[in-house]
Amino acid sequence: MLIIEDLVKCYRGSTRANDGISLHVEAGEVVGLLGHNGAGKTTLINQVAGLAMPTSGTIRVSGIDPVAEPAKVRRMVSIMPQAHAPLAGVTPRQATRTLARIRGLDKQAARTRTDELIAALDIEAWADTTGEKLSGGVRRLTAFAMAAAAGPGRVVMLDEPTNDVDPVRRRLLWEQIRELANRGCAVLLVTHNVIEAERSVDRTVVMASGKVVAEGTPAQLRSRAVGEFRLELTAATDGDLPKLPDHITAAGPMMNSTRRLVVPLDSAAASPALAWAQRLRDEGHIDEFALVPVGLEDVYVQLSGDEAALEAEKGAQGEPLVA
Ligand SMILES: Nc1ncnc2c1ncn2[C@@H]1O[C@H](COP(=O)(O)OP(=O)(O)OP(=O)(O)O)[C@@H](O)[C@H]1O
Repeated sequence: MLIIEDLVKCYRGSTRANDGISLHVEAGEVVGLLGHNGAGKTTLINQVAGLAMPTSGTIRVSGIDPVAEPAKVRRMVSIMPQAHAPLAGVTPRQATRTLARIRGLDKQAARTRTDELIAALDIEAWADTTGEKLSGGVRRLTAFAMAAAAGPGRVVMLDEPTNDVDPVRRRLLWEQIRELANRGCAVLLVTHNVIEAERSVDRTVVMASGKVVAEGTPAQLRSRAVGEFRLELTAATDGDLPKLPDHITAAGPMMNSTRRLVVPLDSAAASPALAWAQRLRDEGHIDEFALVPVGLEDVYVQLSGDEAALEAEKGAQGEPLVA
């Protein structure tokens, strides 16, 4: 439903915000777009929505080119922007119904879909309160309802939808994101919440410095992690960070700060590492520890390390500025 090929976006006087991106999102699929600040995620979705002009490459929304036919594509695409929706003087119910009507639902269908979303997101208590009196989280949920208020079979792009939202409503929001896919939409969502994304997306695309550096299901990406477990230690407030003893071998590079040590481990090393950490805690050398299976977040951090290397390489080579 959404096909992007070799997309490049160069802002005037800036580096390449998108540098040869290719990706696709099918109807019924939720794809999570992960990446550090400035990786180029918002730039990508703005081009799909026809809000920014690609420098080169192609975008097709159900076969339609947003550059050649921006008005047509805008009718097929919903976007929940990163910035708060302007809701001054407008209530969540009014804003959601209006968007549903603009996107072609008749009066009754718009009313029904709006009520359905307001109930599903548990924001009925504020449904008739004007925007300036709403909390950040309710405004964010309203922006989601506005993006979701349409018929089936659309491309829906959500830029950091769960920001500001409390943990209980975040779950409701993820359920509704999944529901959009069940209704035949292709959902592309930008998030920094890797742990939530791991549970909720079908596929993940990791961006760094304007490029796609990894893509796959959460399970496929997890399989790229170094080690099978991660041991995390927090040194006692007045103590030094302990050194890994010789009989425990780290599966890859360790990360340490003044008080925190993170060690990737293969399964054979997990049990001795656990015994060591328990002893350190019993003797008061550390405040706490955790031994956890590796997840998407570990892979993401690992890829971010690669990103730093990429940046350093770019700096050394002198990235050309393209207007
Ligand atoms: N309108 C603009 N003019 C010039 N440069 C821009 C513009 N918008 C974004 N950029 C630059 O393009 C790069 C990518 O920005 P973008 O907002 O797409 O990143 P992002 O991955 O969405 O970041 P974040 O996670 O912080 O929202 C950054 O270096 C940013 O400074």
